[in-house]
Amino acid sequence: MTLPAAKNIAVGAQSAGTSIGNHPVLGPLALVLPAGRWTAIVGPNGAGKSTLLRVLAGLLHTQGPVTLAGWPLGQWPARERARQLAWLGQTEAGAEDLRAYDVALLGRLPHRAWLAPPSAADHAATRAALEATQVWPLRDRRLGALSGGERQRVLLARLLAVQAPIWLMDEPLAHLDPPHQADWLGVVRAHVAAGGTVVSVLHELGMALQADDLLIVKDGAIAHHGACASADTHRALQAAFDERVSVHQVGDQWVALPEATPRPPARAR
Ligand SMILES: Nc1ncnc2c1ncn2[C@@H]1O[C@H](COP(=O)(O)OP(=O)(O)OP(=O)(O)O)[C@@H](O)[C@H]1O
Repeated sequence: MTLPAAKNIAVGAQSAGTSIGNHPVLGPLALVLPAGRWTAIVGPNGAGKSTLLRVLAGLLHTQGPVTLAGWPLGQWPARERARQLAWLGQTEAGAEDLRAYDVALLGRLPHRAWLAPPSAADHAATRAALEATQVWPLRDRRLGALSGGERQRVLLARLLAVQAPIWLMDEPLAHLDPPHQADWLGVVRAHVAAGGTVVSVLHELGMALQADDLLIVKDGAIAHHGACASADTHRALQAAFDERVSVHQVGDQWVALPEATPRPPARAR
């Protein structure tokens, strides 16, 4: 069964709060993230960004409904939900002994019949994903024997191999050097241009400002949700970091620079 997707909504959450154990981490939420756009989640350390992403992925219980394409997550058959939503976590362990190829092939599980061997389509998608992240030559190496950046690109390949319309990624640029960051940007832009949705937690503010929208999280709450090009968003970003960053235009892009000392709040433009 495939649920008909709501055209404009990728994921959403309506929640009274989210706790980890007895520790309240997120306050009330009323969030809808549009389909066909790239939303970057940013904010200070410990603000609740990863927690929010885990809530949206259905990996963490929250006090209220979480939706995927307009439907409550629980109404999605598990396999179909796994085909819709691909996940890249922050620190994933447990597959150290697997070959890079087999790690990427895990992305095909939602497409495979129970106990069935991978099909030619599964192998083709896995190869394409490993090539897209330039780790095809490393396919026979164990994940645990790869460098941080190589490992991250194998995990990214696993996400690509799912061929899901919605990607949720927590710090996908961790360990990536600038050329590989630029490659990631290209992959994300191509996905969104093809109608896909990307939601990524990013610490690299310059990269985050290249997204369509910025979701700013501070102290367990959404401080701002707006277009990356908007002056309101830039002011909210500076405020979220206590004026310790400043946003500047360079050509047709926005960049955020760290400030050695706090700046006075920017005047309304
Ligand atoms: N397993 C846990 N048990 C208790 N508290 C937790 C747990 N995981 C996270 N927290 C707390 O929840 C809060 C939000 O954590 P989260 O990882 O969502 O923040 P973040 O914005 O992603 O941070 P960072 O930028 O440092 O990665 C933090 O105060 C953190 O200490």
